[in-house]
Amino acid sequence: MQSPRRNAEGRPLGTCDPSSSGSPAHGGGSRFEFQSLLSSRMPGADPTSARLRASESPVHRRGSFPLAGAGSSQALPPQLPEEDRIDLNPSFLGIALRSLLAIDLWLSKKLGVCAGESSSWGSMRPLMKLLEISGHGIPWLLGTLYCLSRSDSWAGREVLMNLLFALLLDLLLVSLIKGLVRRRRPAHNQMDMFFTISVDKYSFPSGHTTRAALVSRFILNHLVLAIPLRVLVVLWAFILGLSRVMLGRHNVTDVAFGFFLGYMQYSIVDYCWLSPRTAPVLFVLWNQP
Ligand SMILES: CC(C)=CCC/C(C)=C/CC/C(C)=C/CC/C(C)=C/COP(=O)(O)O
Repeated sequence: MQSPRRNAEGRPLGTCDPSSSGSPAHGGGSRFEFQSLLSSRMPGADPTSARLRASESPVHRRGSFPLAGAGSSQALPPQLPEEDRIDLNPSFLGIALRSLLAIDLWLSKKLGVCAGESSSWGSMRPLMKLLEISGHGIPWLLGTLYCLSRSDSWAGREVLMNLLFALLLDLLLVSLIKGLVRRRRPAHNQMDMFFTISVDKYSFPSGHTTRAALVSRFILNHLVLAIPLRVLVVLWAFILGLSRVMLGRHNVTDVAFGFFLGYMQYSIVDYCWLSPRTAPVLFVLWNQP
């Protein structure tokens, strides 16, 4: 039997590589001794694998403790130092996120009652699709451009110019996020939407919902409307968002984030408000014969 190797003070070095032991570049002396101790306690620990573990970065080393023990039924979980226990917290966050996602998928499937003609509320599908068109980008863009061409007051033109800017900003941000997140639409969705662009195969966030939140906030802030009409505007936005889940187009979280994003987009538009004073070129160009 080989006797364990010892350091200059005569302390056993365990199974670790002396070239890396105790060096601050490898995580510091005390941390390394802990690693050596753990390696020698593990069933089946051999000098080669211990050396490999020892050469890992501190970050990898921390993560490898629970994994290393998981494969063996005899391995007792070692008492981790406080700092390593804190490092395990992200897995709780992971579990919480996965649970939220599972609830999201389950709830979205439950609420997708108009996802097909044969669904429980399938007869409501045409009405939901009408709502879908009311929040589509094309009618809003064309409608705004038309009103802008017909507007004969500076004040009206200013508001419409900003609405156009808001709609384009919304299209840009939603396309960007959809392209980055790439979340698939729910499995029960029928892809029969009117005029879509390539990123619309993705579902996060709901573009109809961002537009509904943005446009309704815009209208409430810039049009003088009687109270019942104001309520109607808010209801339209809310029902449009709900209809996205009922049609099976989206999960609940796509719509929830859509409302948030649309609301925030209005704040951006308000902050960057275009006026003859802040963007004179735009207004002069528009008024060219
Ligand atoms: C009409 C004008 C002036 C310009 C056209 C610019 C252009 C290409 C706009 C695209 C509009 C468009 C296709 C928007 C997509 C609407 C849509 C289907 C969004 C998906 O919504 P979601 O709620 O399912 O995410």
